Parts: sequence; C-alpha cells; structure tokens
Amino acid sequence: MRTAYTSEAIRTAEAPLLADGVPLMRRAARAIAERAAAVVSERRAAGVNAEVLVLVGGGNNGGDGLWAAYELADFGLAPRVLLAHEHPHAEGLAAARGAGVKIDQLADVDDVAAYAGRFGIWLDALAGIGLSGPLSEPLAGLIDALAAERERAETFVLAVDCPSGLSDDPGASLAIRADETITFAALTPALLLPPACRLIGRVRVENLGIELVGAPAAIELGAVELRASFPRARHLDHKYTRGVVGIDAGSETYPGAGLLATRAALAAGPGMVRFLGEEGVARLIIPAMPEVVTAPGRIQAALIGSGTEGGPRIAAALADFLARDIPVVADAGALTCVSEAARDRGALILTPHLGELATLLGCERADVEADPVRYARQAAERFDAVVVAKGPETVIVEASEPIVTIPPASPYLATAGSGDVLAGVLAATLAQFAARAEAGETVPALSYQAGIAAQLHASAVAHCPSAPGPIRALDLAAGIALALGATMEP
Ligand SMILES: NC(=O)C1=CN([C@@H]2O[C@H](COP(=O)(O)OP(=O)(O)OC[C@H]3O[C@@H](n4cnc5c(N)ncnc54)[C@H](OP(=O)(O)O)[C@@H]3O)[C@@H](O)[C@H]2O)[C@H](O)CC1
Ligand SMILES: [K+]
Repeated sequence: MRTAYTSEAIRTAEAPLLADGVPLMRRAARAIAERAAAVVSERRAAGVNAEVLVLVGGGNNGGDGLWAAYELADFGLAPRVLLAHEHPHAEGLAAARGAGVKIDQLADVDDVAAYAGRFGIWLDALAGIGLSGPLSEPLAGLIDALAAERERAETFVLAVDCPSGLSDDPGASLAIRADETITFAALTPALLLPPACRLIGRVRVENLGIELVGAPAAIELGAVELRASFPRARHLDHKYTRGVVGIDAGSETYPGAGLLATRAALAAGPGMVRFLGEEGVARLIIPAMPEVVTAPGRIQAALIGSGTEGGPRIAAALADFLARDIPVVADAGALTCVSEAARDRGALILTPHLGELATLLGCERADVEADPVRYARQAAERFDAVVVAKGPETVIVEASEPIVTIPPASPYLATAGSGDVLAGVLAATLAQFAARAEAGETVPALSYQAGIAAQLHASAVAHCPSAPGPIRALDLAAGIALALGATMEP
C-alpha cells in the first residue's frame, strides 16, 4: 500500500529531526545528485545531451537543488544553476559557488526556454511542499515556459521532492512534467491522485529517516491489501455468515447489465446472490446461473441501477433497500434517483463515471475530469455517501476517511459492461464485509472495502483470455473468480 500525507503532516514529522540538527537537506541533495549522476551516465552512453541545469527557487527546495549542484560538482559533472529567486538558500548557494558551480540569474536571461533548452537534464528545485496556494507570478510564468520547452526538447526532468507547483492539491495542473520524481519523507496527495499524479513520472520516496504518524490523506490499495483483506470462507460459515447480496440490475433495454452484474457478484464469492430486478431479466439469468435466488429475503448489501434508466420503480426499490439499513450501491440509472442526504438509512455508495458525477452535481464534465477528487468530495458531502468516481484512475471518497485509489489499471477496462461487473463485485464484497461486521468483527471503512473491490475488478483483467489486449465484460466477470482464487494461493 502506498500512502500520501499532507505537506503539513510532513513538516510536523521533519521538525524534530531539524531541531536536532539532522542534515536532512544534505541527505536529500545527495539522493538527488546520485540519481542525476546516473542519468548523466545513461545519456552520455546514449549520445544525447547530458548537460545538467539545476532550476533553483527561493526556499529549502531550492536549497536541495543547490546542495545537489554542489554534490554533482564534487562528482566532476559541472552542473549549471539558474537562480529564479532573488533570495536563494544562502548556505546552499555558498556551497555551490565554493565548488565552482556556474550560477546564472533568471533576470539576466532573455529567453529562458532557449537557455534551458541547451541542457539535456533539468533538476526542478523551484518549489516543493512550501507552496502556499496556487502558483503565482513570476514562478507560474516560468514554469509554464519551461513546461512547454521540455515537451519540445528531449529533456530529462528530475523533480526535487515534487514537480514544482504540485503538493497537496491533486487538481493542480501547472508543472514541468517530470520523468522522475524523488520525494522526501512521503508522497503528498498530488503525487498519488489524479490528474496531478500524471505529471510526476517514476516516483521514489526517500524517507530521510522521517517517520510519518497518524492517518494518511490518501492510500493506494493494491494486490497485497486485496490478498490480506478480502473476507475468506471459514469452517463454520453458512450462507448468511458468508454474506448475501441483492441485485436489481438490467432492464428490457439493457438486459445484459443484469447478467453481468449478477455473474460478477457470484464470482466475488458471497454466500448467496438474490436477483431482485425485472422479471424479464430474471428469466435470462436463471438458466445461465441457477444458483441465483429470485425469491425476496434477507440480504446484507444491495446493488441497484446498473443497466436501468432510473424512474419510479428504481427510486422505490432504492428507498426500500436503504430502509433496510444495509450498504446499497447505486449505479447508473439509480444515480438519477439519489436525493440529498436522507437520514436513518443504510450506507449509500455511489458509483458514477465522471460524466455521471458531473450530471449528479450539475456541473461540466470537463471540470470534473480536471479535478475528480474535488467533485467526488462534493458528492460525498452532498449525498452523505461513499463516492467511487470511475475515470482513468479510480478515486474513492468517504467523509473522515483517507481518499482511496488503486494502482493504474488496464485501459481496456473502459469497455461496455465493465461498470456493471464492478458494481456486482462491489455489492458482493460489501455483503461479505457486512456479514463479518454482523458477526462482531472489526471491518475496514466502506471506502477501503470499495477500494478492495475495485482492485479485485482491475486484477481480473489479467485472467481474461484476451489479456493484455481488449477484453469482454463477460470474461472479466469470470476473471473475478480466478483473480480471487489467485489471492488465496499459499
Ligand atoms: N526543511 C528542511 O531542511 C528540509 C526541507 N526539504 C525541502 O524543502 C522544501 C520545503 O521548503 P520551503 O522552504 O518550505 O518551501 P519551498 O522551497 O517548497 O517553496 C518556497 C518557494 O516557493 C515560492 N512560493 C511559495 N508559494 C508560492 C506560490 N503560491 N506561487 C509562487 N511561488 C510560491 C516561494 O517564493 P516566495 O517569494 O514566496 O518566498 C519560494 O521561492 C521541501 O519541498 C523539500 O524539497 C527537504 O528536502 C527535507 C529537509
Ligand atoms: K520541486
């Protein structure tokens, strides 16, 4: 599991070491310089420009850059420094100067893009976690110019602590795209969550001996957490201790969604699946999945809406599920029936793709795509719900919980029916955790459970016969069972 902490949490954690005189900056600078030296060697061997430019801002991030220049000079690599602030880190500047590093002032450079374009490797030490608010001038303009130049040239950009401009806000987008980021102590949310995380390249955390305590701001759940957390059958289990899930999905217009969600729910291993949707869809399900029960009865979680267009029946069924005080996944058509937070009801889990999230909130899709975390948060607050925002990345928001994401998944998941499969897996997973909670066990937060289900869904791609190419949602549903089985291998 990868975690991200706010810049404030990182500052709090590093403070006692700084107070004790631990040379954190020198450690940081050394890590940067060692990686930069390796890139110099790689690029020299490839016969491409390996000249190093260190872009230095006015704070300690710039101090890291200046000390890294000092280290590189010590390695005999003759880096160049561009000072982009009138008050650079004094000790680092003195050290770089003392090591013979050539230092230029931004004010003396006519065309910064042309100047920087002469160097094949940039160390971006303009700003780190000390950014206060959105980037302002002159730094914003400088970053904008350099960001364009790096896309034009074959520059290798190594970000110091973060691409300057990215820190706590995953919605930040003005930064110099990095090939690699070496970050100190811990990731910040912008380095783990979209769209900012798309600008960081390969990221490495240099802990520097800084221990982060307390709840992270964001967590990324992967195969290890899936294997460790997914409820497994036990000797004394029966159907209800395994978890029973109710599915109301599919319609005359989209019958397949009902089959996919139901098949996926079965594959995720609950004690029983009750199909509680339209008669016409049930008639298609039973011959293919005779173990599915169509009689009403006790359930511990529900899914409603996949493959439907909403309307009074769905709205009534949603209200009925919620009145049973169980976790209810509202997908697709059911999202049109969700109203402001209705109290005294079961937990509501919304599973919109980014377009549906925009419709739910009455805003533009482009705005949601530019900052999915912000809008998922808005929906979570407005509807008192857990929101599983489905986009190129998965973002799961629940009030008072770390934001949950999963590692980058196959783009082939963006195919018809994949959302129905995820909805079925999610509801069946919640039912199994709910059964454990009924038995008095401690279970993780719903957003964590949803992250586990999303990771199971993503890992099922590898079990599709056509992987790693285009996949069928029906194969994906079958892959769920194989993926789950793979987590149980000794
Ligand atoms: N403390 C340590 O020994 C260690 C710190 N690490 C490194 O330090 C940075 C954090 O350094 P900090 O000095 O807090 O601030 P930064 O260098 O990240 O940023 C300050 C510079 O950014 C400019 N700034 C700030 N906000 C904005 C904004 N909204 N728009 C434009 N420019 C902004 C600021 O300019 P001013 O004119 O406002 O002064 C500064 O130029 C951390 O990221 C690490 O890299 C270590 O590595 C660990 C040890
Ligand atoms: K930086």
